[in-house]
Amino acid sequence: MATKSCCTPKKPSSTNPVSVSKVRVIVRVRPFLPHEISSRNANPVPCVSVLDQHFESAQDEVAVYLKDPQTSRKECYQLDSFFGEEDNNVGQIFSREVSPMIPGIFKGCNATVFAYGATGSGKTYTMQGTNEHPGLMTLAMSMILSICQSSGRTASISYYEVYMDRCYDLLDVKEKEISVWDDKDGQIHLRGLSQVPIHTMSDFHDVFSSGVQRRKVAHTGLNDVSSRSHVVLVISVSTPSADGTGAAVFGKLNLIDLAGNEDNRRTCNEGIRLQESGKINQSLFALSNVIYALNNNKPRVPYRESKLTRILQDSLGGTSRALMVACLNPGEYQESVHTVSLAARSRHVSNFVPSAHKQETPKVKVDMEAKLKAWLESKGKTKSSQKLAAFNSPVPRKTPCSVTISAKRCVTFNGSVKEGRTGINENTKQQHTNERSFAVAFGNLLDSEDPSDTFVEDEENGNCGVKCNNKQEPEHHTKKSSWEPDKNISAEPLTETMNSPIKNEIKDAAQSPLRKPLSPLNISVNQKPLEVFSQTPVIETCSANKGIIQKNNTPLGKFSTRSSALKNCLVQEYIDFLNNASREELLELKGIGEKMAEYILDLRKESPLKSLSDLEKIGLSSKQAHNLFTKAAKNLFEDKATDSILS
Ligand SMILES: Nc1ncnc2c1ncn2[C@@H]1O[C@H](COP(=O)(O)OP(=O)(O)OP(=O)(O)O)[C@@H](O)[C@H]1O
Repeated sequence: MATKSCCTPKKPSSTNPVSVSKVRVIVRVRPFLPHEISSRNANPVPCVSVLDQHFESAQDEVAVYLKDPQTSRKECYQLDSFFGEEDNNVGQIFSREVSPMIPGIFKGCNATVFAYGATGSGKTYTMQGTNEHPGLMTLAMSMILSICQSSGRTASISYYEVYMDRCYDLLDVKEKEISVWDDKDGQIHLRGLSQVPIHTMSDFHDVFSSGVQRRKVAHTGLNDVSSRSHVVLVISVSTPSADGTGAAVFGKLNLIDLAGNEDNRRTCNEGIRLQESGKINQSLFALSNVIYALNNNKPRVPYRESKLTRILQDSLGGTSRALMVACLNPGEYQESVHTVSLAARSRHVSNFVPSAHKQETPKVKVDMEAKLKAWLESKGKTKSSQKLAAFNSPVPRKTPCSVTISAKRCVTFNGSVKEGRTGINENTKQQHTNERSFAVAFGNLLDSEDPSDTFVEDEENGNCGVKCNNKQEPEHHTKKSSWEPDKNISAEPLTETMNSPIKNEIKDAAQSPLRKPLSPLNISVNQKPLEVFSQTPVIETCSANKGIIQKNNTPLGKFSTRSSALKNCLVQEYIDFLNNASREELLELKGIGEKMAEYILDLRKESPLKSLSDLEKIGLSSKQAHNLFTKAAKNLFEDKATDSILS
């Protein structure tokens, strides 16, 4: 079994510096299962339907309509396509949605298909399938192999899972988890991941089924064999280069069966299951934040918020094609609304790179890192150069069980679940949102023990820019397709004039207060919600805080907002100072010694510092960089206090 560092090879340079791609978002509804039919007196009513779908229409857009048979609540969302309860809907999804992505892989583009949905909604059935009904993984492998066989190209697979934010090889059990790192070109590497050549479908079945056996599954109250990890099949292809030098250009297709998002109130999870569920929900939340950021051209794409999104960094956004299959259980209204609303929000992903800043940042990062490493090495083995080298070494192994979530967090969460059950309303939700923003703003202010991720994550946006600029626009979509840029990026409810009764119902649904467009929740080291994918917001804080921060315009609300702005100003001033100060001036700052001053002077020669995270290029950890700033800021306040006492 071949074991090597698995990475996305360098993409051909783009002729068009502005590369745009989108995630197509489709809905797949599984049929009612026999026991569900019998429990509904043989007359189950699906909670989801579609209005006016025309596969032949160029517009290729559908209105997905959700109605709760019990309460008559309704919702409506626009998505790219809808596959109803027919038996062979996976085959249809493959031929209409996945097979058009495959030719691009032979041209060096990446593509990703992921199944998202609640536990038991049919994700594994869709991706992995059964012997009788092959899933998208098998169908894709088959098509890729037939192209390889007719063109002399080669294919190989890797298969791994991300469990509790750790990556494990499913084809070759190893002592160590797979470490993830990105090189100076912004390419993602999974060090030590097996890559097995596949020549025939029989090879594939042998290798794949052994991997499937290793997948971690466990019993929960909702689905007998519920997958507790995200599982990724990577099919890579190589092809001789056009210039005949023998170098190969690679493309890869990631097929991802995401773990099901869970509502722990329903699963009654506890112990390790609760921890697993927290990690699952957290990483799905991170994925939704990444998609949201891409969707809305946000300057910061938080790829580093979870292992999953970090791994997908080179396959989500840029010119990588992506398809999200939102899987629905037709008997679960609330779950379906939750899944479809996230899917609708994710619908149009466009990784547009309009500003000079975005295009410059990655280059600066790459050049600075390379130069710094060379410079450090030229001065002998310094502590800093060892730190840089350590970045490339595998992470020491920890078993999944060694990952813990603080008991305090679980207790708070459980307590709040109980309160949430008693009936949560919109005001309460608003209050929760306010409480969250308050906590983040206040917690970030000069918190030297718990540095905000903001400083680190600004840099990630640069990484995104590297990918965008390096990637090639796929060639095989010539007509105006849904992959092309669309200025009307929106997951808004339907608002057109509708006449029929069902259309009126849809209009009502669109106006329903429940149908508020989702907005991304802020996530930081201070606040990592375990239950972001649960159906009801559940963060309930102590009653003392409730009254104070109910509205943003309270004195405390204003203070927390302004203090956050003040911190940003101070950080900017500090960076400006580091960029402009003389050696002597640098030495006057607390925490900056001779060596540090020398590093900073050398670092900024190449390019000015843009954020505190740039200080990591000289070997500081994000915490050290933050502490450096905190010392300077505290010093400032101490000086002011002394001044006022003296005057
Ligand atoms: N088209 C279909 N025809 C028949 N059964 C189906 C179909 N789709 C899904 N199922 C069945 O529905 C059940 C749940 O599906 P599956 O295990 O794929 O859900 P899941 O979303 O992967 O759940 P989890 O996240 O817990 O792993 C399984 O018994 C599966 O066989």
